[in-house]
Amino acid sequence: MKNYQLFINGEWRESVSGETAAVISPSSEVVVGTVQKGTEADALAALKAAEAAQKLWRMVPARKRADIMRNFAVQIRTNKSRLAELLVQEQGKLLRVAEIEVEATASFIEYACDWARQIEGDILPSDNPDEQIWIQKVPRGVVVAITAWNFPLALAGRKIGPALVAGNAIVVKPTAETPLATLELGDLANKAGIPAGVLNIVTGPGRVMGNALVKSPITKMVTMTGSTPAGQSIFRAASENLAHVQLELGGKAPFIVFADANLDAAVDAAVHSRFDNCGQVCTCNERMYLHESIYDEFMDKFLGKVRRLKVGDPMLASTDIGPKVNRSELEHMEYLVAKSLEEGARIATGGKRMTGAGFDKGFWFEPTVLVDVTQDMTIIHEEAFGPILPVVKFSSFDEVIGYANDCEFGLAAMVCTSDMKTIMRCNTELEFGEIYINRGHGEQHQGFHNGYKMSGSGGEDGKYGFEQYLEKKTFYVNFA
Ligand SMILES: NC(=O)C1=CN([C@@H]2O[C@H](COP(=O)(O)OP(=O)(O)OC[C@H]3O[C@@H](n4cnc5c(N)ncnc54)[C@H](OP(=O)(O)O)[C@@H]3O)[C@@H](O)[C@H]2O)C=CC1
Ligand SMILES: O=C(O)[C@@H](O)[C@@H]1OC[C@H](O)[C@H]1O
Repeated sequence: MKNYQLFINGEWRESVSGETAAVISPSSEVVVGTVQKGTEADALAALKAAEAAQKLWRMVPARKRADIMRNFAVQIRTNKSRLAELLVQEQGKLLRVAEIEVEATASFIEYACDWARQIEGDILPSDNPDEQIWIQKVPRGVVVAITAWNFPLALAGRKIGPALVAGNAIVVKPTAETPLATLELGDLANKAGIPAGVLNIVTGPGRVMGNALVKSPITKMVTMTGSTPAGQSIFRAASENLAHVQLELGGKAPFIVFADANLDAAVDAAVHSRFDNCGQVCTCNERMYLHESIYDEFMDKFLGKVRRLKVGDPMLASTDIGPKVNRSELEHMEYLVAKSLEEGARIATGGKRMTGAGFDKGFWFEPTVLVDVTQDMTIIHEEAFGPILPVVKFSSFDEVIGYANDCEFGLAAMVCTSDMKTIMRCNTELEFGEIYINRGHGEQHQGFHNGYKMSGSGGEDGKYGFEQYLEKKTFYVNFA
């Protein structure tokens, strides 16, 4: 077990508070590490280090910045087994998923490096003689990145990569639940040659340390992944200095299966899209809509697969689902099931926390499917972010599109059909930023992870995500 400090200006230091917080394993409730409870003063120290470092980092040619960041990706891959084990210890995810997360962290960074020589501006003719207009893309300055607990390392890499390749410096604040793997990036940054102060990693309560980072006039951009309420607080705090804000927030993805879908493929996609990472993915299948004509056949196949899912030790290759990340999340699962039953739903499988041998410690919940669900129920509108799936029958296209859009969130949606007209109508009529046709969830770096409505603002990944780490500067150059 390691006692971590704050990583500021290329060095490790204790918090001004001198206080620490324990990180516990969701599988065993054993303390797996301690971190500093950072304060507003620590936040300011990190921001000042970033501000000073960025003035030099922005002068490094973009190609050279990218070369250094590729070294960083190599360091991350070289330490894959340690980073993956830390992710299992702090978040409870399967070891194989943790290994994929480490790889994704490196590839997010490498994808950003590919943009180093494509930071393009414009040269425009002026209306005046002997004059040109130059529109340049320049780094914003200091970026604050605040991350969630479900993919803490990948979410950090997703932000560090573009921020630094674009010439910014960054202060990263992981969540209190899962800070350990992210903190390991400090030493790897030094080994990779990232200059002191360009990457800073601090820990502390979001409402104190996070808020101080967001509202500082030093901060020119805030990129945050997490819940909608926290995102709204950050949006308000960032408005004090009009920092650019990029928010990736909650979701309630509908999974729609039309009568003409390939049922076996749809069943597999539905199972993975709900139960991957114990249902803790922002794009998860949060509510499933089945056409009445295929309902019985689909549910027979689907429930058979769900009942065979193995919950247990995330380190074992035979395990399909690990624990929920903490006790309050586990209790939230119990609340959602109780509320659903109270409102008239019925449990088709699962429905309660797991007990008995191997489950006496930790936060374990059965993979759960709810039926006899109606569109007005709480479970259809409130994000579960866990292994609970409500199922609703539908009879027409217009009915199911109305159900799907009847939601405060607008991040992801999944649709299974073999009819091109249905696909194109979904493309037009579904109010979601990311729609998956005939496959389950899973973004790609070159796409654009973009939440509508209460799912976020700004979007990230791809060309449009990278561009948000740049500001524009317009020159009117008169050479008369
Ligand atoms: N759209 C997407 O891509 C994703 C969305 N999510 C959403 O995130 C939620 C689960 O993640 P979770 O970590 O619990 O989300 P939270 O919103 O609780 O926390 C996210 C981060 O924000 C920080 N924070 C909280 N309040 C503030 C504040 N007022 N000012 C500054 N920082 C603050 C937290 O700090 P701390 O907790 O340390 O106090 C944490 O680091 C789910 O709703 C899920 O849908 C999750 C992953 C991806
Ligand atoms: O934020 C999420 O839950 C997803 O965007 C997830 O995070 C990192 C992975 O690459 C994505 O699948």
